[in-house]
Amino acid sequence: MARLYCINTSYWCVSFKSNLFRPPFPLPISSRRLTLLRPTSFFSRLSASLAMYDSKSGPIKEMPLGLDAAMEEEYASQSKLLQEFASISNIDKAWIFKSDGGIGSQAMFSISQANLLANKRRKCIVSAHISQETKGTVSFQWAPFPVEMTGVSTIVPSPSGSKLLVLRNPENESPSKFEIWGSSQLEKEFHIPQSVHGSVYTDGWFEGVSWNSDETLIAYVAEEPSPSKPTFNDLGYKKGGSTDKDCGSWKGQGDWEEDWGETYAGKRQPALFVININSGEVQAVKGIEKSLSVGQVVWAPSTKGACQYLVFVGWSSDTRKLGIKYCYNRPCALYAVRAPLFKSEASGLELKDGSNEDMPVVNLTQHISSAFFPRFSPDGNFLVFLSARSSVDSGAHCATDSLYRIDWPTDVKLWPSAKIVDVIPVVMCADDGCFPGLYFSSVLSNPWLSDGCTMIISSIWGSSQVILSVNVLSGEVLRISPADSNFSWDVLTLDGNNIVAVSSSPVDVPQIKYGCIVEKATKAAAWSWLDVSSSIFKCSEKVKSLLSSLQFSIMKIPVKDVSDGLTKGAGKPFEAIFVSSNSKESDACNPLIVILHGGPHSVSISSFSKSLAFLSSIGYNLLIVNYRGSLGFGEEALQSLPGKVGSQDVNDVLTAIDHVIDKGLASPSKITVLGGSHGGFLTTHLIGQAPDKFVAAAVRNPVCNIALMVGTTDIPDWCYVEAFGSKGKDSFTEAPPAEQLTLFHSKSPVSHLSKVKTPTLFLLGAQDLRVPVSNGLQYARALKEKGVVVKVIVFPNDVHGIERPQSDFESFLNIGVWFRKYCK
Ligand SMILES: CC(=O)N[C@@H](C)C(=O)N[C@@H](C)C(=O)O
Repeated sequence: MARLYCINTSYWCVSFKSNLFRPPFPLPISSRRLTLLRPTSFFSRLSASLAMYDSKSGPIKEMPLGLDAAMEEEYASQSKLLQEFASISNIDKAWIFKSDGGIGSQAMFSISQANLLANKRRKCIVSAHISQETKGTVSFQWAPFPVEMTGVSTIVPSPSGSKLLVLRNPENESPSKFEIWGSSQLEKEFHIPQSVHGSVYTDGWFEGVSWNSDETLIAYVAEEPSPSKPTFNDLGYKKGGSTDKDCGSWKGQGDWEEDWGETYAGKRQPALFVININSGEVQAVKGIEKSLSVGQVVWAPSTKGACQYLVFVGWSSDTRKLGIKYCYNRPCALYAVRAPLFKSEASGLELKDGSNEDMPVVNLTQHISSAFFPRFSPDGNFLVFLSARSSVDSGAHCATDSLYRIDWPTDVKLWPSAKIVDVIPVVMCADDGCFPGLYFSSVLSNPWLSDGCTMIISSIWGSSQVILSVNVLSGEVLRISPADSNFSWDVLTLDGNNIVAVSSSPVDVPQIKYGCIVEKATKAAAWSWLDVSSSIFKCSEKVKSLLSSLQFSIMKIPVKDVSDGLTKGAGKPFEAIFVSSNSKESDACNPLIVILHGGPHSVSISSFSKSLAFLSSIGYNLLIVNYRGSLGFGEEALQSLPGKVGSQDVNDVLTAIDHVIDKGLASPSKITVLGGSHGGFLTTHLIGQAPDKFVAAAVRNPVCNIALMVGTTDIPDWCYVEAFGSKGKDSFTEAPPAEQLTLFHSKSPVSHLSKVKTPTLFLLGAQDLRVPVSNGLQYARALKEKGVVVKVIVFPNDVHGIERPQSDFESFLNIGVWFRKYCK
């Protein structure tokens, strides 16, 4: 049984009688009462109030949602079901700690769940003891409850697992808080004021929080303090400014500075800092040029008695900072720099490696246009990193990755000339069923098996995510998640040589898996994957029963009109995921929703998505098309799209639709289409180019007019590359001439607007910097002007993703109701 006890006035901890359930750290919780993880009741109240309108007021004069009574019923009933899907938790991260007694290990999972009422995600930690009693079995003994972690931005265990950093970023002008937890208590707490640095980056890209090997220092990335702003008072300009807030003066704005665009509003300069966790002293890392934004810092292997070094990624921005979210085509390199010396270590430290205060920052990868995710091997003998050079060199915002190794010289002077070895090159065109190349967007902080040279990573392979083992010495890549599974797999953490992973499909909620090597007679080890029972992804009986009546498959769709100019990879079939009902009640097909991802160099994978599962559960089949240009199919197929957007991708989608119609899986009169961003570009192109094909459409922040987007987006270079192809990279200018604007217009959905008749729902985020709201609004207003039925919902505080819980909920509820209205 869990019991509460108080450690000090501000922290409560959960203690557990049984050591098996004891999390490796006491967990700071946010309030004095434990919050029960019960689904919010907001939407059941909404449904009740809608029903009251119906029964009591008779003919409703002013319908609250612009719906008739029947649609309002629909709205109420769909909202109840969507709420059940929305309450399913996600696992965001996991960590393993070796048990004190040495038997088995302890796991900590960071999970999150939408809190619709608060419009935030509720973050919790849940712990488990893992034991493998006999070979081929594993048992996870879960702590009885998750513990809420409100206000925590990230947690990072130390390498030995004996300390835990809990970091809380400020919500306003207050300091960042660093808490260092031991196994039974809070050991240290430091408040770092904004005059030292702004929030610590925990964004998954610039983010880097790294403990040194003796666990005394933590290197991290935080926003450099804002430049001072002019102060004015009654007498005019106040010389020397002031930090005091007094009512007789006010702050001006000062010079505007570029930020990193979409989701990075106000983030101008990620910089490197080190905190000494004994003294709480923080030092900025010196010597890094102002034009470099930095991230992903790790400690280089250290030698006793010598200085310590940091390796980090630097993105330079001499001119404009172009948006970086979803854009791997921003040039970047790995750099090494000497870590700051703190008083306690400086004495007795011999600078025998020749380093001194002025040691320059060394660029380790100057001959490659992109290098990121640096990871040292456990013995410190080599440094492995990923590169998106194909993306940087071609201008496509995302493309096939490559992996490299640097055999790490112990002598600092040899670093600038250290040789870079190719480990996994870009795959141009893969043979059927063979490795299509690397596509990954994150890597574990410790991805190594005990041989010290095999990394475990997740990567896209066709329409699935798979787990790969990569031997960085031999370059051997093995797909180790089951090859006969169409499910998607993601590695969460390693438990020694075993893997804790999660696997799901469009019709199966995620399931935790435990992977163990089963030695085989052959050289390549085979993996067995054990089911781990857990209630993390618990869903209602209703949801379970609806999901059990669904099935999915991954279809290969042959390319139509393979012309001579196409590369081999671009002529190969692309894929679509088809989700349908398996009940055989009638021969008639369910209505179809064609689902189109954005990017365009992104992919829809065969994993569980609450919103899509909701749409299939209300009676729609889904055709999720990975048109050519998607990730996971080799570089030639991907690079076939830039320059042909609005035609090749549109035709691929039409081919996929014909494919399911020809197979008798879709009825031509019951087809709808849904897409966001570039997927919204395709959706609006489709309703213009094939006006008789779709009975309803829904778009989220769609690109409708590239000629308008180019002057307003954070990624104008995207407009050039996708409209003109690779050559567009060199013609990019901030001041497009008229003939370029004409071409942008001709490639855009707006040029087919006069043919559109499909009722279309627009979901728009007013804070979107990627495809500003003006794009969707202009197109919606133009449709309305010519009498096409449109509905527009603008979310005032949402960015491109429209992911805030209430906005995501309202979006998919309206999509469900819109499609039900026009396509039963
Ligand atoms: C690179 C990029 O952001 N392109 C947009 C037009 C887009 O389609 N974005 C994708 C990633 C999305 O799904 O939002």
